[in-house]
Amino acid sequence: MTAVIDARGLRKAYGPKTVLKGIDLTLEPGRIMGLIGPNGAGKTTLLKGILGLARVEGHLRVLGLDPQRQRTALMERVSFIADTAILPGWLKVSEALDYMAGVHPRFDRTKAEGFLAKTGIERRSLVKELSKGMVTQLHLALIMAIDSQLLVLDEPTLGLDILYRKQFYTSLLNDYFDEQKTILVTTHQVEEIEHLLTDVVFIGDGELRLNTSMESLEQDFVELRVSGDRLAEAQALGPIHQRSMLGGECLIFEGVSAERLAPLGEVKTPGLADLFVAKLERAQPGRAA
Ligand SMILES: Nc1ncnc2c1ncn2[C@@H]1O[C@H](COP(=O)(O)OP(=O)(O)OP(=O)(O)O)[C@@H](O)[C@H]1O
Repeated sequence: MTAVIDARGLRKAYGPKTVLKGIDLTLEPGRIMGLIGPNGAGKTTLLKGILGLARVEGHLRVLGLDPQRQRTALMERVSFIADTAILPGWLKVSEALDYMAGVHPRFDRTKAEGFLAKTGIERRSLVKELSKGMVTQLHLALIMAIDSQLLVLDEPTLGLDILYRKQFYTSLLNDYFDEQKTILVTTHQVEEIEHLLTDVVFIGDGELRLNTSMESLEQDFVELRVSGDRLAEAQALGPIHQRSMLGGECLIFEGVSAERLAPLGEVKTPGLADLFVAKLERAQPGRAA
């Protein structure tokens, strides 16, 4: 099976500054990958490379195509929402639907109408009469109604209220996603997407710090809540991160089994936000995150 994204040794420099430092990434069909990193880590640059919007060095194939040389063919099979959604202010919502139906062979107008029905957006409104969040909602409705093999979302819910953010991700999973589709999403609201991801990648300073499936993550990482009397014993097993919490310490381990840790306290799989801090900060025992 051809990988949707096959990237090896991707590099990108802006002048003297290297912002992608040799990225290896494979994304198989039917997966939902979260790309998570701090500000300026290189997420958007990587997505731009994948979409053929920025020239990157290294081996890169997306749906078997070279994004720079075969961009037109690629764009027929990929949809994309940037973190800065732009729609012209003079356009009516109904005209935006007409336009998409006219230009995009894979656009399903009924589906888009269905997404819009869940918002307060009226067909006769002009884009300039919509709030910022409503413009994003419109943009998402238009893009989610395209039957693409790869959907790339860069901070898709920026500026949206919490109710709609939840609704958007539910809709993405229930009304959009199926095994023929693949999604690559970046966001800083890690907690909002972790339940829908099949794969997760952490990027920091242009390098991948974690690249794993959610199943492997559950095997490889364990969070232990431990009280003071067992702390030294737990620390001896080499946690990658430690933070204080009410009534004890919270330690994250990599490559130490839950069975081995369970006698020392309460064990569970760490949440992505805590794991992110653990992998991107240097382990500093005793310091609260
Ligand atoms: N056109 C450009 N010219 C010069 N430097 C750039 C350009 N675009 C991005 N950079 C630099 O590349 C680095 C990575 O930026 P990028 O936008 O990929 O980060 P990001 O992970 O998407 O960040 P954020 O979460 O803040 O959106 C940053 O240091 C940024 O200043």
